[in-house]
Amino acid sequence: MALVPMETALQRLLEDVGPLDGESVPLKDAYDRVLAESIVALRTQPPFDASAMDGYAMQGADAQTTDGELAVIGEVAAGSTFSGSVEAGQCVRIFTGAPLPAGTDTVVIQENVDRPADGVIRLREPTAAGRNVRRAGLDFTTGDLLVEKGHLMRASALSLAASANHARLKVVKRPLVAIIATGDELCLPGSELGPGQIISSNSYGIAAAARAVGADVLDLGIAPDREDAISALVKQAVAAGADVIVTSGGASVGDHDLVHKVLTREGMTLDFWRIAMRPGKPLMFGRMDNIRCLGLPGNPVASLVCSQLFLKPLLARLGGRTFHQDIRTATLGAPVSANDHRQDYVRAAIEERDGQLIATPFGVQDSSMLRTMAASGGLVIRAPFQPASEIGDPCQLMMIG
Ligand SMILES: Nc1nc2c(c(=O)[nH]1)N[C@H]1C(S)=C(S)[C@@H](COP(=O)(O)OP(=O)(O)OC[C@H]3O[C@@H](n4cnc5c(N)ncnc54)[C@H](O)[C@@H]3O)O[C@H]1N2
Ligand code: MOO
Repeated sequence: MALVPMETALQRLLEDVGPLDGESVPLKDAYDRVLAESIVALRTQPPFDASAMDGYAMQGADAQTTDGELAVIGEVAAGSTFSGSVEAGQCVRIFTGAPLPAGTDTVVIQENVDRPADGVIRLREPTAAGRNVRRAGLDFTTGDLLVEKGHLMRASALSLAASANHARLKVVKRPLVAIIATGDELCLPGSELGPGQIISSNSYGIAAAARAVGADVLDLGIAPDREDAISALVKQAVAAGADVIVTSGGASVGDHDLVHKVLTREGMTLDFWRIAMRPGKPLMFGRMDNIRCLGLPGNPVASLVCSQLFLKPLLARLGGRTFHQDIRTATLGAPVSANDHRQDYVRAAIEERDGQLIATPFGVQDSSMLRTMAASGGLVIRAPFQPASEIGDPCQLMMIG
């Protein structure tokens, strides 16, 4: 069967994927969430003309001259109001954030004032009328559109939402991804291994990739290579309300590669399987009603590369986030041979020399080797049938986190 080109696979994976429904969350839980509804101001800020400085509030005409003295007729701090009205020749002691008393429009900062006697001030230099005052609505007014739907909530937008008097926000539901590792040989880290056994590592990297784009993770552990065992975990994933089921292993053509069979029996319709890529050829994708099923290859590096290329964009899209691979032009630090029909993702050591990124592919690229994967800052992308390249040639480098 012909392998599916990378571009076709990515297009089919994402073609009908939109953000999940919204849910209302307390403001304190809205960090790193995507807005399902725009934030509109529920109040005006500041709600009154307010002093921007500690000093004296007075009429503009009195602030512009150093002639004469002004009578201090009261005091107002943030959180209180001054009940009277200020006439010419009078002023009110005022503190930052306090509402301007009626009759005043200017604040003279205290550094520019002498107090020759109790209850009296004299200005050291003139202050322009209207200075040191924040007008009502300077920041926003009730009904203003403050943050648009689709925005990823960070610190400043959270403070703004609070200031606009929102106690809760409607955000896109985080996609829930259920992860199932398959294989008789697999044991959890920390286990005493028996003959033929290895440690199951894939789920940790897959979960991290999912979390990096805002998904919630349900790690369902390891299913041995038995249809009923895999089936039981798939049923658990469905019952938990998973939006995406990710399996690792059992996606290839071996007698123990049962994932496709089980998922199909559980209701999955296969969309595509076997991609023209290396590593990651046995990748499988299908749908079970609204649940997307991604069958990742078991080889550890293949599962990570496919998480970067397929799982992250899928989850990001479901969560309403924008996601683009970080692809840069680099210079090859070692020659690479001509490519065959599969798009290659080649682990490489990355360094920066004189502002230039140098990518030096590791000599051995076996897709079981996690150590070189962990040491790679990025993957050199080699297009199908790309001819051999020499040291110093430009290359496409996909950065990986
Ligand atoms: N005759 C063929 N054999 C294979 C082909 C092929 O086209 N024809 N494809 C090869 C490629 S490419 C890959 S990738 C692997 C992937 O196959 P599976 O998805 O069926 O994976 P498994 O056979 O279950 O495992 C492969 C390898 O990875 C180890 N593994 C599996 N799960 C984990 C895990 N959670 N943590 C760590 N390591 C894991 C497993 O022990 C195997 O060593 O198939 C090739 N074969
Ligand atoms: O996809 Mo397989 O990882 O090419 O080894």
